[in-house]
Amino acid sequence: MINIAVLGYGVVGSGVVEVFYKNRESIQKKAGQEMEIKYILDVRDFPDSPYKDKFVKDFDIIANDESVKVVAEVIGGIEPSYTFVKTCLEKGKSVVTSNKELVASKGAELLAVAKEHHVNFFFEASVGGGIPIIRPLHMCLAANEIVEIEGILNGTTNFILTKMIRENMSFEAALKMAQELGYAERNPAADIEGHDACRKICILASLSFGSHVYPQDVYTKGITQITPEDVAYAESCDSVIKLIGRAKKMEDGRISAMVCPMFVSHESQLSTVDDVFNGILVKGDATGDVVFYGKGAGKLPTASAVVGDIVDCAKATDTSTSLHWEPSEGKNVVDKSENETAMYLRVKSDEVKVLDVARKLLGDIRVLSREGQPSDEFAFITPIAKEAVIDAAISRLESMGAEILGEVRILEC
Ligand SMILES: NC(=O)C1=CN([C@@H]2O[C@H](COP(=O)(O)OP(=O)(O)OC[C@H]3O[C@@H](n4cnc5c(N)ncnc54)[C@H](OP(=O)(O)O)[C@@H]3O)[C@@H](O)[C@H]2O)C=CC1
Ligand SMILES: N[C@@H](CC=O)C(=O)O
Repeated sequence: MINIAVLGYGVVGSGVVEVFYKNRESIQKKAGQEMEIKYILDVRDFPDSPYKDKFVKDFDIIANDESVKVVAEVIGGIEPSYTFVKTCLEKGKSVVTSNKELVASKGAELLAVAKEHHVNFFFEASVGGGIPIIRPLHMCLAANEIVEIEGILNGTTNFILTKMIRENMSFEAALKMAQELGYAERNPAADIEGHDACRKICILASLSFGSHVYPQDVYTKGITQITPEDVAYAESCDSVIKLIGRAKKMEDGRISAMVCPMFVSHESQLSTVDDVFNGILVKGDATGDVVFYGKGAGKLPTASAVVGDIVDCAKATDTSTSLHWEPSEGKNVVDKSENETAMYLRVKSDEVKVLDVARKLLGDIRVLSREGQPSDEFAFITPIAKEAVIDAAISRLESMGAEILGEVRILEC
């Protein structure tokens, strides 16, 4: 018999308990043994819950109960989650988590603690909600060198962009809906400013390239500055705007990583990933492109990934050797200025010559137009150039009185 404890009874935690009891029989068969949720830890009271006898408020009850072999941490944030997770691992309990903030900042350390104590630290739910991506990366694609990963990694922002573009809903109304549906982070700034997607690309990059990539080293921009005008220009060149996380191994071994809104051509599979769905494109040197698609947030999809990890912990006889990356000093990510990209720019200027200046500085720009375009608005896409070169061109345009109204990178297909 495997006893389980669930830390946190919010959106994901309540989903874990619900899925576990709904499908308990088949879950136990897959695990090859009987399983029971012995404790649920939460700061709140749930007097009307059918599981009310399982609730505890004191973490030490769980930590000191040797019969608890697997702990699901679904509280979120760094503390007290980090202390709880580390304590459980040190006490010989496997831990599964959906907490990407924790994995992105402490993953290498917690994987090492798990190894030292012959238990597992699994986090399938930390990227892509219900989409299997962590296990495929380190197991099914183990034969490959991963060359690049790019994807729509945040359900909330993809839901907001879809509602704004398809249904003309306001940003605020779409965000409120995402919160009500349980998609958003406790502080939704983490979603809309891109930090959640950044944590996820850091986890994928760390696992794929073998050394810890820290969120603070990854250039991150959210969707708050995207306007209907930018959307219209994207449509004019057969593209949609999506928040993309991207990581690539450079020839010198360093990692290029960033999170930002991008024009995604209709030719790309990612362009059709809408609503709360996530899509993750992995380029392996043997497989070529592999795309993972599914619901990236929400109670039951996320719970599915957490419970899948619990089953794997129950079956494991020792620490997984393939789920691993090394600690790093954070010098493994190239500076944003070194990245190469094509860029859409929307510029306000009284002088048509801004286009000539842009051409002179950047080369063959592609001029865009939209319905209702004011005479003092210019939009164009630059050729691929180093970010440093594009930044210098922007400064030059600003120095001649132009105002940059929009700036969105182009995802190469
Ligand atoms: N929601 C989603 O779709 C997804 C979420 N995740 C991640 O899963 C984690 C949980 O998310 P979610 O379920 O949405 O968050 P919630 O805020 O809904 O749930 C967290 C729960 O933990 C409780 N809690 C807070 N502090 C403590 C504590 N010290 N001890 C015990 N319980 C505590 C909270 O109580 P109270 O509310 O009173 O503070 C709440 O009930 C986060 O890391 C999130 O990023 C990952 C994938 C998808
Ligand atoms: N807030 C996150 C939840 C899942 O990770 C998202 O919207 O993707």
